[in-house]
Amino acid sequence: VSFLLMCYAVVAVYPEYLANVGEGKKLRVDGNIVLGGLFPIHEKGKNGSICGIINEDRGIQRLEAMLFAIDLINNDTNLLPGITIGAEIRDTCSEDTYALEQSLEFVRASLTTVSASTSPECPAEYVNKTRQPGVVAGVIGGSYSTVSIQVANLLRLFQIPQISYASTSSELTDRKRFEYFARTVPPDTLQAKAIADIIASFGWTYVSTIASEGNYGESGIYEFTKEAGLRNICIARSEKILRSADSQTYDNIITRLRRKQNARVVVLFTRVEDARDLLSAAKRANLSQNFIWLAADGWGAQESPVKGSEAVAEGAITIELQTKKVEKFDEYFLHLNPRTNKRNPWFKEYWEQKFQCELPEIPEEGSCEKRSLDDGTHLQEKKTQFVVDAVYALVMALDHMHRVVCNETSSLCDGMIPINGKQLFKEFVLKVSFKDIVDQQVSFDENGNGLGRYDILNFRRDENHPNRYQYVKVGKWHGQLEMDLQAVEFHPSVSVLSDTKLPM
Ligand SMILES: N[C@@]1(C(=O)O)CC2(CC2)[C@H]2[C@H](C(=O)O)[C@H]21
Repeated sequence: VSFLLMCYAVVAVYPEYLANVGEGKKLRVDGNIVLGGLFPIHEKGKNGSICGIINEDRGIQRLEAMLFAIDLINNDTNLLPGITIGAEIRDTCSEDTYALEQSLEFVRASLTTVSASTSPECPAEYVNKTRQPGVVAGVIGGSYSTVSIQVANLLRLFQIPQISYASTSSELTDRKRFEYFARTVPPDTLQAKAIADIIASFGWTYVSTIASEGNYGESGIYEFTKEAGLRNICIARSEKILRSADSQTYDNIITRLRRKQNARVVVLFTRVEDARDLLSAAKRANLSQNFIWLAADGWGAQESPVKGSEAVAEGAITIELQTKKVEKFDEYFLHLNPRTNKRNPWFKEYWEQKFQCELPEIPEEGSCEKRSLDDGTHLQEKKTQFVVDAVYALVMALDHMHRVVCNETSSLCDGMIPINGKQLFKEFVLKVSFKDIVDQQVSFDENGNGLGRYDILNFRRDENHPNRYQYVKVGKWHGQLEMDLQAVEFHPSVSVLSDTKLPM
């Protein structure tokens, strides 16, 4: 029924609806095979607007990582020789509903337009399963699990493979619901185990939890709560931050957490915006004793959640998916500038926001143009490797399919025009196995999940620059926890002596 309702909604309103959907900018690089890309170029909007400020790291860096990977592939004569890879990249604005609208553009060519007067049933021919020219071969993205879930529901109707580089919700492991979805990152069932193991290793038995509303936050805390029960860790208070939260919401959460005096540890499975606003509320509360924040990758190793709230974030333990820095990407990215990087339609806005300056419409040697990304402040976004891996995984699958279906011809043969998405995903994508650009193993388990490796980070003062803070790696989790408990530095207000436990 839900399929028919959705189908009717698409068919009944489709011609008019799509007349203006996809009005947002898009990045288009032509090629014989085009890959779709979805990135949170902007944060969620506020005060009624859909899109907010530019997402400098998880948006722009990741988009450029996809373009960087495609450049490398198009210069690699061993991958799809004679065939160029193109891209159509769209902004999700960190919002699932907007992302779904944008993703309709990836399948527009496959939707036959019929008048709305036809019967409300939705015969198969409205959703043309055979791939039409102009339809993307697959989609790289999204970041947020809520986005990936919505988009996966659409793409499966057209048998279009999707590979996410950041969506970790355990919900996406469900093969029946997400049969064309894979990810180069592990599911949060493993991240929840890692967090529970950290708590147990300190002997903590009484903690509170906070989830952002949505699949990532709620599934993450659900998985953690199960793991906590197995380790006799009790949940003192469990909070959920609704999408409609305002500053009073966060203040109220801090107030309720403080009532649980003995639950000083707070586990977060939150969006980065919620982590940021929660820390701001903790700062407003002017707490005499800090909480010990224990945050999943939504906070991770990012600067944005802690900026301006470093003192209340000090001592936090955060989880990031284990990656290696892609040195070649930094060489590419740090040379980008608005004069030459014309293929990225959001780059001017990014540049102006990052450097707080204005680029003139007519290029001139002004101060704004003279700025450089290579100014010593650049930190590579932590999931850059996973973006590059996702692009390579899809292209390696296409290359293998081409060798099998087209018998090594140096162009696309009829057997791949159009590309059979079901065959591509089930016979090739799920079977890729290769060493990536930083010599790490890339493969998918039977549920389309990436390998589960995590870094454990501690947010603390920089011992060489007391007024600065930094994330320091204090451990890792790869099936089991490896961490030096003594290496963790908590906030000065947290009196944890080596042989005692926090009051539970
Ligand atoms: N792992 C995430 C998810 O949604 O699945 C958690 C997050 C919401 C904060 C986003 C992170 C990211 O973009 O690196 C994803």
